[in-house]
Amino acid sequence: MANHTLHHLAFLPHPSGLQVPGFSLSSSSSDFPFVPTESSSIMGQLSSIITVGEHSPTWWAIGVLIVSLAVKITITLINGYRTRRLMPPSPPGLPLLGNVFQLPQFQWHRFTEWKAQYGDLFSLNLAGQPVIVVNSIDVATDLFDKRSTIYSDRPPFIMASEILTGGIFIAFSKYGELWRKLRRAAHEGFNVRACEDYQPLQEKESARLVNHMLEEPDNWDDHLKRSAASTVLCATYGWLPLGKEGDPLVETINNLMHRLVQACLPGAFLVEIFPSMKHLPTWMAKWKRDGLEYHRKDSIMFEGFMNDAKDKKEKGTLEPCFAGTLIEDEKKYALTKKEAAWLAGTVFGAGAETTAAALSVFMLSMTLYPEVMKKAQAQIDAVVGRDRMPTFADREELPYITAIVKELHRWRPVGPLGLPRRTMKDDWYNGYFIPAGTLVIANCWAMNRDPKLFPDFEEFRPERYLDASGKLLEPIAGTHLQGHVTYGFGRRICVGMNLANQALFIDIASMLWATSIERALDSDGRPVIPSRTDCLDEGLVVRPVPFQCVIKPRGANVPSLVQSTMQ
Ligand code: HEM
Repeated sequence: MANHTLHHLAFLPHPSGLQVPGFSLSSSSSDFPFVPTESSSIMGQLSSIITVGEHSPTWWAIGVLIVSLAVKITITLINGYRTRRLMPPSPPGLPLLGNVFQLPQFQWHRFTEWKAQYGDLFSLNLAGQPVIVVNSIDVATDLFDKRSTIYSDRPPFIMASEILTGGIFIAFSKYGELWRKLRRAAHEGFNVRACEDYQPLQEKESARLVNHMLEEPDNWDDHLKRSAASTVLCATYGWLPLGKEGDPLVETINNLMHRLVQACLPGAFLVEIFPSMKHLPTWMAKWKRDGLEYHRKDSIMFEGFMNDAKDKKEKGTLEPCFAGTLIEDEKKYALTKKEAAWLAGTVFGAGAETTAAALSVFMLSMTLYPEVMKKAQAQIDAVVGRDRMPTFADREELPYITAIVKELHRWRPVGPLGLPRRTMKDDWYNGYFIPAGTLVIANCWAMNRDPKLFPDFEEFRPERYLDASGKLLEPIAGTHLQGHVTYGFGRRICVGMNLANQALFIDIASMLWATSIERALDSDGRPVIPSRTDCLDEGLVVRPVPFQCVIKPRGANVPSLVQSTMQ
């Protein structure tokens, strides 16, 4: 299986085809034939557009396309130069190419350095493409929340958003009528109240996760991935929990996500530079033919899942789940069968890897901060006791666990730059001009480390969310009750955050009730301390590099209690 997954914020297409913020070109390739192959190179695509059957490419046509490309780039550059002078301050860059070569692999670090120099809002020029980077919660609130009609769109990804997903992938959808319908349905399926229905499933799933951890402690990361996928699948389709070996369908859906990431990589498809190419007939454009074929197959898969849910509903055997809500309220949401099927399928894709990565941040924090683990275990033992596993009914009494969930999102956000937005019209902010079509990056990493809000921000310290008596503090303004900004902002804030918060709460409470997570020892018996900072950018998520730790049961009766909770 490809190990390249969809990064929530790795989608900044750029007409130049150069690397831009949020893109990682270091990820390994997958079975998706488009990106690394010859036919996906600009020249490869040029020749495939005009190659019909066995005939060779017509070179004069290539010439015309190259000239058009040059004209387009020149116009973009001239316009960009005029507007850039009015835009927020910008680090100096190269003539024409701007800041393109100043962006290292983990751009959030560079952006945070630039924040110190240029302030809460700065701009970049990526070879003519205007970009602004938002670095404070106040500016994010002003733009994403208060001016949501301008700042709620996503950048256009023709291949990923229009062809591969037929325009129905909610996370990429244009800010318009279809997105509103999808969002409303998703909100009703995953709001705080709706998520309560999924709690019994999540409790059982957490016991299953702990059981796997106890049986095969060295494979803890695989267990986290399986468990997160299982939680989201149960909530989406009411499926039975996945077994230890997982399910090939999870891989199929993850592969779709990989295709989307790869389709967003700069230079992957010429159609992103020449949008009118999307109207080419399929017999002239192999890339389009292939993309539509993927879309057809994925649609069959997702519609099959929905039909299965419908059958179960008719027989009265469907567990409470998002697919059930979509079927029940079909008329209310006014979604076509295909739209409903894609909504359910892609919600799974957006939720599984993100939740798993957040759980691995938890494992890292416990390995680095044993005193936090001991404090959490003391609270769990006092509230839950040692004769049963924690449940959601204990949540109010376990504020330290809720604080750990908030702190792990703040400390190591799995999407340090969120998902990019795009301005829908010209705007002025604090005297600066922000033209329509500007890419907007939310530097969540810097916001979660604002020293005014989070002194000692480098430390993992759940106490920052608690008062002196250990109760949860009022949430920080502008964080949508979260205390951090890792779920994003405004109208496009993560629609699955309640489900993710529930999964993280119950999984963490259960793991800490059942196990101790300790440092591994090297051959000389010295503790191996994992890196605090090394991370992997996997496309969809940024996660800690793999590390070793030791997982031990907290008492002889733990395995049997866990197994009885699983039933
Ligand atoms: C650790 C867990 C998660 C994190 C950190 C996370 C983070 C995010 C972020 C940053 C965004 C973009 C928000 C913005 O543009 O302001 C987003 C969007 C989204 N998330 Fe999540 N997410 C998580 C889990 C989930 C889960 C469990 C689901 C599904 C059940 C989900 C479904 C979605 C969807 C559908 C969108 C697109 C929303 C839209 O564009 O309207 N996410 N998420």
